Amino acid sequence: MVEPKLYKETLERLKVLSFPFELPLEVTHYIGGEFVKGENPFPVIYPATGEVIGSAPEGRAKEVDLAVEAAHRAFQSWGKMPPSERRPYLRRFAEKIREYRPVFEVLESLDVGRPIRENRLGYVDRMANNIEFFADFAVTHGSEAYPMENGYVNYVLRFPVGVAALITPWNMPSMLATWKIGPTLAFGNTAVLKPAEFTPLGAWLLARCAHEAGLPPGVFNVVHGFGPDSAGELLTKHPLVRLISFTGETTTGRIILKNAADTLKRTSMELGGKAANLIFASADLDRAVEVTVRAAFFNQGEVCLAGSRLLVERPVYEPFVEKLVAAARALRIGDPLDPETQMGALIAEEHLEKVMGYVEHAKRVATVLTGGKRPDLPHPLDKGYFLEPTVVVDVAPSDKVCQEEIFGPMVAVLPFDTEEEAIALANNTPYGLNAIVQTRDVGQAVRVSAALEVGTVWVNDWFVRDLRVPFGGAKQSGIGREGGHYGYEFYYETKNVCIANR
Ligand SMILES: NC(=O)c1ccc[n+]([C@@H]2O[C@H](COP(=O)([O-])OP(=O)(O)OC[C@H]3O[C@@H](n4cnc5c(N)ncnc54)[C@H](O)[C@@H]3O)[C@@H](O)[C@H]2O)c1
Ligand SMILES: O=C/C=C/C=C(\O)C(=O)O
Repeated sequence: MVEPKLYKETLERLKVLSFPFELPLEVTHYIGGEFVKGENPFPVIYPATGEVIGSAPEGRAKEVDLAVEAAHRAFQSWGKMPPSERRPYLRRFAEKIREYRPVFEVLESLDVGRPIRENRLGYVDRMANNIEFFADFAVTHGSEAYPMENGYVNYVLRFPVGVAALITPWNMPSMLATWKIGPTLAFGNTAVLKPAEFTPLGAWLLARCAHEAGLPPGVFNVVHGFGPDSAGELLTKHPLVRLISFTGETTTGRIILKNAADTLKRTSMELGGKAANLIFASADLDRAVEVTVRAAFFNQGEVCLAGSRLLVERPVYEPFVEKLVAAARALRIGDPLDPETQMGALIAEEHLEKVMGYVEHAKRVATVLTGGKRPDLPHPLDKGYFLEPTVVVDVAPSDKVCQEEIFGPMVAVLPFDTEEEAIALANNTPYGLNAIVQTRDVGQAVRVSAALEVGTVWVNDWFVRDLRVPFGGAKQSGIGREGGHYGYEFYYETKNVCIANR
């Protein structure tokens, strides 16, 4: 058992913040408007110390059935409300999220091991916006009409689909949950959220927010648990679940698609990534390093959009690598709840081991310029799942370090000589979620962006989000796009009405 000093301090901090739950943290399901204690508890572990800080119940068939049935009942009225009647509920939901901002900031760090500093960089606002934006969008946006030359008129109607299963990963749990909750509820569907087993705390507080906002019982439900043979899989097979919005690993996406086939559910798949970050010689080098460090090490590199393959034009390769290594070494790694900390712990011991496997491999086949080991931190952080920011060079583009999603603070740097070579290297993975292009040559930015096989390109920045734009992945990074009206095809059923003029 580790010394529970940090845990105690955290609990004290939560008390100061009027944490709305009984301590210790006994997470509950939220089903049909009630907090349900549940059964089969599993531990909630704080990644920065390895401490067990609470428990969450594993939902199985009973809880999944209850939640889906509650959502199905609620859909009968929620789905028929005009968007303007749903909007005030959702606005209150968003307001509650803002009201609990300091608690979310702490819970996200406890769940993920991410520095609280990152939770304060617009994270909670993004959570609230994810709901508010779609609540407004559903009210303010109309649909299309297609008048025919013979005088007939077609017009398009949209209506909700039914019960949605929202299955989310652990890396940005509350932001990604709300990214699904917003359009699901605003467009008239009802939801059962199954958060990742590593991160039940944020979802628990989201349920509290929905409850205090007065959402009708059953409109939003949370069932905790695991994936295979557990709440996740049961949801994907449940006949009353009509749509599945999934964010997670590509391999899990494939399984979910298979499991959803028998009941012919519609699915939205936001999957893994292996983003290239192309640094051209014309880039502002200091800014390029700043963007690169963020894209590589934000959230410990546990971001689907992480710029994990750095492609650097040969004339600036050496100065860029030198600056990058210095910047990586300067990152403050440690206690996620210390506002000065810039890098926290990885999510779990088994994930740290997986990332260390790539490090060990890189030590054999390439050169590890910095990082590649666990930092020396004082007790109880010495029991946490930390890894120093790691930069690898002299590695083949076909190597698994350059091909597979590592999902940790580890990047590979490759030189290139021509724009064509850079594009070919960037497109040379099975993934296609996003890319970064750093250049001051506008024509180059336009050419290269057009040639990249990805869903999003950021030019001279990273992870800047506008909720109106399409978001999703090409190739093995996903199926479909969400955001603004791009989510219509998934979250709405569509009907054409064709009217004769006689
Ligand atoms: N494209 C995006 O927008 C995006 C965003 C964030 C994360 N991700 C990806 O998520 C992954 C990391 O998250 P993770 O490790 O939690 O992913 P994961 O696929 O292991 O798990 C995601 C969720 O799916 C559930 N699950 C697992 N097996 C299931 C099954 N058979 N049936 C139903 N549910 C199942 C898990 O319990 C969890 O809630 C990375 O690959 C990352 O790139 C993608
Ligand atoms: O780790 C992945 C982050 C995904 C981000 C979004 O889904 C988003 O910004 O909408």
